[in-house]
Amino acid sequence: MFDKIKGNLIVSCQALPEEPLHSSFVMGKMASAAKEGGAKAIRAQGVEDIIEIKKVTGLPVIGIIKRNYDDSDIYITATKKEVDELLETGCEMIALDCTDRKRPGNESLEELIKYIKENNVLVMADISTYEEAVIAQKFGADCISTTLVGYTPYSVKKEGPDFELIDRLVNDMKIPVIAEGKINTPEDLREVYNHGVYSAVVGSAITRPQLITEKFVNAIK
Ligand SMILES: CC(=O)N[C@H](C=O)[C@@H](O)[C@H](O)[C@H](O)COP(=O)(O)O
Repeated sequence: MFDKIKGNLIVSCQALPEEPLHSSFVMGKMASAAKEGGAKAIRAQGVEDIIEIKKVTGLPVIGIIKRNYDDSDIYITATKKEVDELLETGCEMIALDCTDRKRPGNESLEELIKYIKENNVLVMADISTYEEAVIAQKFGADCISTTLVGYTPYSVKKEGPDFELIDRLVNDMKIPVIAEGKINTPEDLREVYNHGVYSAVVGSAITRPQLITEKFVNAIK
């Protein structure tokens, strides 16, 4: 999988129940379109979407399950329950929130990463700070993704990618650094690659037409 994604584009195809495109059929079509455009892997949410996307595209999938818990702010593959569901899908890699926040039921991040690896699936660590990346690497994650930068109360909020953080991660991490989050244009994508990332994930700018439309509408307000 790492050979396939190196220097290439990963497209995130996600639509939660409250989003207009929520449907495994539609996400399968979206992923097929991404494949036709040259994407080499897909990031997808939920068992049904992952299975459909794998079936129709044959591309490697980074699987996540978003689920909210009352006792934690973590929602991306928060507990062993979500990991077990993802292991059934045959996805090549599981991404999980590796931020420094209390997990639901006080589960241990280290144990979760260990458990995924024991099941021979790769681990993508979704982080929001440099320190979280260091810990995820120590716990055995296979790669770092900047997914949650700007989404934890204590991380830097920016309109686009955080290039300073990317530079530090690329410089110091022994495992691949993947840029994800707020890559809004092809220029942003080129720029994260200029900063040395191993691969990059683009979501909303390609697969959330309601947000793309809004940008156009805002331009004429
Ligand atoms: C913060 C969070 O929940 N991010 C999610 C993670 O899977 C997705 O909603 C994003 O679309 C994905 O990370 C790609 O980012 P962007 O859509 O900005 O290209």
